[in-house]
Amino acid sequence: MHLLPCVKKYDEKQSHSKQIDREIKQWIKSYNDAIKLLLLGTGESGKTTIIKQMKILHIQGFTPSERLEKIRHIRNNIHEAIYEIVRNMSPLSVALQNPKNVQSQQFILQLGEEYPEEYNEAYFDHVRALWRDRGVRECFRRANEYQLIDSAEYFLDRIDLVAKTDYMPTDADILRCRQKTTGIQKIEFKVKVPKSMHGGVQEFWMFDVGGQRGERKKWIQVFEGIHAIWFLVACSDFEQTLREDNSQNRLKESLDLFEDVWQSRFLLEAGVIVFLNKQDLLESKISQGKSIAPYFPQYSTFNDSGDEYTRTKLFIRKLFVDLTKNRVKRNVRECQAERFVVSEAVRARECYFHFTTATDTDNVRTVFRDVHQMILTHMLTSIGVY
Ligand SMILES: Nc1nc2c(ncn2[C@@H]2O[C@H](COP(=O)(O)OP(=O)(O)OP(=O)(O)O)[C@@H](O)[C@H]2O)c(=O)[nH]1
Ligand SMILES: [Mg+2]
Repeated sequence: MHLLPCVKKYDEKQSHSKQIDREIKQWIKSYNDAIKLLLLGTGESGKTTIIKQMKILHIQGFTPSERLEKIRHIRNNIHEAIYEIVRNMSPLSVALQNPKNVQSQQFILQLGEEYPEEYNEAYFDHVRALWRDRGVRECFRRANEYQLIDSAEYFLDRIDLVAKTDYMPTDADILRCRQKTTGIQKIEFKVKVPKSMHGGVQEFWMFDVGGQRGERKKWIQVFEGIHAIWFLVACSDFEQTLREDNSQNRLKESLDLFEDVWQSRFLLEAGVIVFLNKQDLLESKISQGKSIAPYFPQYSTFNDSGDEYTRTKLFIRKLFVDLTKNRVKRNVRECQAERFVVSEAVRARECYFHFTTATDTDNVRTVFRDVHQMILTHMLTSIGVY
């Protein structure tokens, strides 16, 4: 009489332990699966720069042939920069300081926005002369009134190096080189898991997309199975307009886009980490006396201590934090069940923020370590190890 219940209990125990074994296998499997990260953000926010940093930090950097390939792009960046500055002198009523440079100005204007077939010494002499001209510098200082790549100053200051026939781009040069992304790119890499976090190796897949408006319709193709979104914000863009729509402020576009991403029902399962990027450029603009107040009047009532740069970066962070607290905008066509899922999931979500300079490898290394640790803790907590 006593035996039967015991046997039953034993069976129950056995099947329960088999079930646990199965669950553990499943946990280990999902733990070993690649973590899929998706980089999102507006155009020029720094997504591809983060991909390049992952290559430097986790995939043995750039090969000599990849470096050689970048020479042409870097020289094209120089041409795009000097052409845009010189072309905008007349609309902004800025004159050359040295009339002798008119010849160089005409030379660049005649070439137009098409990249020259050959970058020879005569070409670089014209660019050098122009970049020394105080009128050209004045027009460069007003670059927020037209479209200029962020690395203009970096490459124009290094023109002597870039002009050399044996020029070989450094990592820093490659990180500064600007090439717009079209379509979707993916990189894969493995990272050692610290012993304190149970050791082993974690595989990552990182997806990069184009951030300009015309590119965003492609994003949905990679939403499936994404563990975390890294949303890049170009904080220094507060006084610039979009390349694709010069009536829209770049930081406002980033806020609108972030709200769409945060509220997207396709991304509710993904963790969201916001990279408040281009801190170096933000600090430099603020130190030149520029202010975010004319573009975001709420700044004047933002009460936080610290210097002007610190207040500005904290204010920008608050703009994004506030969006994570908004109620979900519901689509009236969504069915009741979906609405329930949306609001339940949103309540449980957290958004993490980091101040970054994507061109600074040490900064990205530290941020990546923090983010990796956070993801691992999250995964280990979810499987009940912590
Ligand atoms: N100084 C500085 N430059 C940066 C930083 N992040 C990115 N850049 C530069 O900004 C430019 C644009 O960066 P990308 O990484 O190409 O931007 P993206 O988000 O991939 O742009 P799309 O491909 O158009 O979506 C590049 O020239 C980068 O070198 C930063 O933190 N500081
Ligand atoms: Mg890109």
